[in-house]
Amino acid sequence: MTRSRLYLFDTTLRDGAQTTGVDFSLPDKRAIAHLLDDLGIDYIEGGYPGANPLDTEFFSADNGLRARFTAFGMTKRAGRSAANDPGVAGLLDARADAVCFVAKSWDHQVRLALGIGLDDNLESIRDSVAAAAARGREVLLDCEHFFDGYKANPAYALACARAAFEAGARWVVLCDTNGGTLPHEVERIVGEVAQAIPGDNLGIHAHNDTEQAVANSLAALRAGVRQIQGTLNGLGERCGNANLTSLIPTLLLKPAYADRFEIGVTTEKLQTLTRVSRQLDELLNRTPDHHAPYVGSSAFATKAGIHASAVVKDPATYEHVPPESVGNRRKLLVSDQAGRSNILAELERLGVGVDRDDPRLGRLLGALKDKEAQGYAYEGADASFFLLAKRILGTVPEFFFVERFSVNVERRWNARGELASYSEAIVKVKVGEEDLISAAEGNGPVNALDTALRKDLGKYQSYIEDLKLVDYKVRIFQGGTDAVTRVLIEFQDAAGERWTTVGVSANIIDASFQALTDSITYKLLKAGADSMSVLPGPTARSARL
Ligand SMILES: CC(=O)SCCNC(=O)CCNC(=O)[C@H](O)C(C)(C)COP(=O)(O)OP(=O)(O)OC[C@H]1O[C@@H](n2cnc3c(N)ncnc32)[C@H](O)[C@@H]1OP(=O)(O)O
Ligand SMILES: CC(=O)C(=O)O
Repeated sequence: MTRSRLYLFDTTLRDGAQTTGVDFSLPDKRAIAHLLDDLGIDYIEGGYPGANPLDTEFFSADNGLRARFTAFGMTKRAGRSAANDPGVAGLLDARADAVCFVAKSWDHQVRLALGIGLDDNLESIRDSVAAAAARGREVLLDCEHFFDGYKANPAYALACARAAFEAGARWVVLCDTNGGTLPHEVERIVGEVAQAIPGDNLGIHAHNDTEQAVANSLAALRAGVRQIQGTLNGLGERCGNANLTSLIPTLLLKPAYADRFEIGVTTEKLQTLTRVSRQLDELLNRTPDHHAPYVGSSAFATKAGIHASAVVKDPATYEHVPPESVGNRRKLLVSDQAGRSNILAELERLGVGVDRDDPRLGRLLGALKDKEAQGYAYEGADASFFLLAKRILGTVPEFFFVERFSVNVERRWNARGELASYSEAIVKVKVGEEDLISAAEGNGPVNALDTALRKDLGKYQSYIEDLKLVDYKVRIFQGGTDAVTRVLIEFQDAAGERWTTVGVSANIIDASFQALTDSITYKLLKAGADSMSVLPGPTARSARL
C-alpha cells in the first residue's frame, strides 16, 4: 500500500513559550531547534519575530536547519494594507522559510476581540497571505478557534479557511484553540472541511484542555488532514498542545497509522526520543514526567509481582511496544508489591547472581516487605536495595562503624549583628582498629553531618573523595506526632554513576544518617574496597536487618 506523506509541525518554541513557567533563552531556542531538526521534524516554528527582541534576533540569522524554519504572527490590522503593516513587515523581513499567520475564524471573536467587520477580517487574511506568498514564503494560516467558530457559524469559519487557501496558503490549519472539542466532533468537522479544501492542504493544531489533543490530532488525520502541529512533551498555553512525544511513536509503531502514513522521523531516530524529551526538560530545568507515555521513566516499569513474573517470560505480556523502540528501558521494580521475579530481575541488573531456588531469596523478599512496611521505599533507592540483598547474602564487610555522632544547630545574632543559623556535627568512627573523630560545619545539619562523616575514613578515605551529593528528598508520612520521616539521598561519583539510598526514622537527622552511611558503603563496595577490609561481616553491630 502506498503511504501518504504526513508533515509534522513543531511549535515548542512558539506555543511552548506560552507555557506557564517556561522562559526560553536564545541559546535554549537554538539548542531545541537543532534537537527537533535532528529528530526529523518538517517544520519548526521558532517564535514571533517582532513580538520581542529575543525572537527577532532568533530570526535575524540563518540557523542552519534542514527543517522549514517558520515565523509566526498575526494577519495585518484592518484599515491598512499588508504592505503598510509593521507587524507583517517584521514577519516578511525575518529569515524564515515559511510564515504562519494567525487569524480569527469565529465570527463572534472577530466582532468582539478584533472589533472589526467579518469582511474586514477576510480581507486581512487574503492580503496577508498574498503578501507573504509574493515574497516567496511558504504560507500557513492558523485558523484560531476554528472548531468553536464552525459550530457557531460554519459558513464563516469555512470562508476564512477558503480565503487563505485561495490567496495562496500552502496549509490551512484548523485550530482547537480552547481545547474543548472532542474527537468525534473533530472527525466530523474536518471531514466536512475536506470537501471544500483538499486534505493535503489541511493541518490540525489541538490544545489539551480535555486531555484529547493527541486523540483529536489522530481524529483529524483520519478525516483527511496531512499536517499535525504539536510540541515536545506537550508544552503549550494552559494545559498544553498535542504532545508530539506521544504522537510520533504512535504514528510510527501502530500499524493503523504506520501502514498508511509516512513521516520525516525514521524508526532509527525514534530511538533517540526519550533522550530528546529529557534534554528538553533538562534545558528548561523541569522535572521529567515519570508517567509520560513512551518516554517516562515509568512507561515500561512493572511493579506488581504477578505482572513481573509474566514480563520475564515475555515482555510483550505487559508492554504495548518494546521500550528500546523509543530509547526507553524496561524496569521491574522492587517494593511491597513485588514477587521473586521482580527481585531476581533487579538483582541481575545490579550484577548480583542468585539462583531462583536459593532460600535466601525468600528471606530477602520477606525483609524487603518488612522494611517497606516500616516506611522504606526501595523502588527509587537502588543502592539501598543492593546493600539489603548483599547483607542477606552475607557479603557486606563492615568497612567502618559509627560509634556516635552529634549534630548541633544554633540560631543566634553574630558579631556583625545579623541573625544567622549555624550547624556543626561531630562523628566518632572506628575503621579497623583505628578510632577517628571528625568535626565539620555545614549550611544545615545534614550537610554538616555528611561533611563530618566523609572527612576522615582512614584507609578508605581515597575511595570516597569523589563523592558528590546531588539530590536530597524528604517525605514525612503518617502525620501527627508519630510521624515517620523518609529520606532519599542521591550521590554521584567522578565516573558519573548515580545511586540512591534510603533512610527511615522518626528523626530526620537519623534517617539522613542511614541514607548517608548506605551511600558510603555502596561506594566502597563498588570501588572494590572490600579487598582491604579486615572484618568479613556482617557483624552483630553492622547488621541492620
Ligand atoms: C491562539 C494563540 O496562541 S495566538 C498567539 C498568541 N501569542 C502571543 O500573543 C505572544 C506574543 N504577543 C505579543 O508579544 C503581543 O501581544 C504583540 C506584540 C503581538 C501585540 O502587542 P500589543 O500591540 O500591545 O497588543 P495586545 O497584545 O494588547 O493585543 C493584541 C492586539 O492584536 C489584535 N489581534 C489579535 N489577533 C489578530 C489577528 N489575527 N489579526 C489582526 N489583529 C489581531 C487584537 O485585536 C489586539 O488589538 P487592539 O490592541 O487594537 O485591541
Ligand atoms: C494558533 C494557536 O496557537 C491556536 O489557535 O491555538
